[in-house]
Amino acid sequence: MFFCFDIGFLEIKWVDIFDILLVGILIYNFYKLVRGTVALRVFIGFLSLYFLYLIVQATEMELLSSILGQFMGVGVIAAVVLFQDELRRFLLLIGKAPAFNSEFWNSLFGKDTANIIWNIDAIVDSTKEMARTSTGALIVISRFDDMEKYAQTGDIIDCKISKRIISSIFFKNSPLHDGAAIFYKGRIMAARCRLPLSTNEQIPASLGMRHRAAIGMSEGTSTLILIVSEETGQISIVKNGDITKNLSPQQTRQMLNEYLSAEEKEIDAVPLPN
Ligand SMILES: Nc1ncnc2c1ncn2[C@@H]1O[C@H](COP(=O)(O)OP(=O)(O)OP(=O)(O)O)[C@@H](O)[C@H]1O
Repeated sequence: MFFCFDIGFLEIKWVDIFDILLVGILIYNFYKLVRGTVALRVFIGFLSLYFLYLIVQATEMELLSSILGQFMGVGVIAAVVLFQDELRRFLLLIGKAPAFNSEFWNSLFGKDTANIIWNIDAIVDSTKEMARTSTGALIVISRFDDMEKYAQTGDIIDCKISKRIISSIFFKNSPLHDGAAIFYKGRIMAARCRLPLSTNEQIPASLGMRHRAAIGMSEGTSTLILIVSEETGQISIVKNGDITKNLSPQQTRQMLNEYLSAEEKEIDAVPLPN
């Protein structure tokens, strides 16, 4: 029933095509995580050995097959130990997909989202001002991820997003300026929050703790993190572990617009009081 076509002696079924496609996606995503790291060489080594094992088995070379078979037996445990960081990031990547998130389904069906207004103007204007004055800032913007756990590490605020409040939070002498502010459901949820630091060894040494915390947060969640560097006044945005540096206010606005839904963009187009 599931028969598709055959190439010579090979019968290809639909399920085989699907199988190959899924394995391809898995290998590609894992490759993306380990690319540029030492783990990539280990990964290629593992793959080569596995393909050799398959060839040896198919050609019925008994001795080599049993030696490689022993290695493959412990290979899975060895891989878990060797790739523990990468596997953790890979599982987080799967787990943070919007499809597994109730907030995503709520927004898809319009539940609880009718009153959500993202004041993008205020975010962009205050970011521009903080960049001009080299005021350090770290803002987590979450559409789908529940932020309760992170908000609890700081001080709960729960107020409308406004330029004045953002500037007050990150003002150098403010008791709230340290750590990250969390924006959730169109509101400022908390400030002075502690974010998880990334363990990625590829992060350049020139990026300090603020940037490392932003990257760490984006690895475990589907949030967008906005950074203003105290040292250089540069604006950066971090998403899915990738950092885009040296953004202009226009580019910042565009990336915020892309992240927030079309539906919310329309709402944002209505002028809002700061
Ligand atoms: N785990 C964390 N969670 C949230 N904020 C953090 C965390 N670690 C550091 N920070 C923030 O980063 C600030 C220190 O930034 P640091 O100078 O080390 O980083 P940086 O990436 O070089 O940034 P900048 O370019 O602004 O100097 C701290 O004062 C604190 O506000």
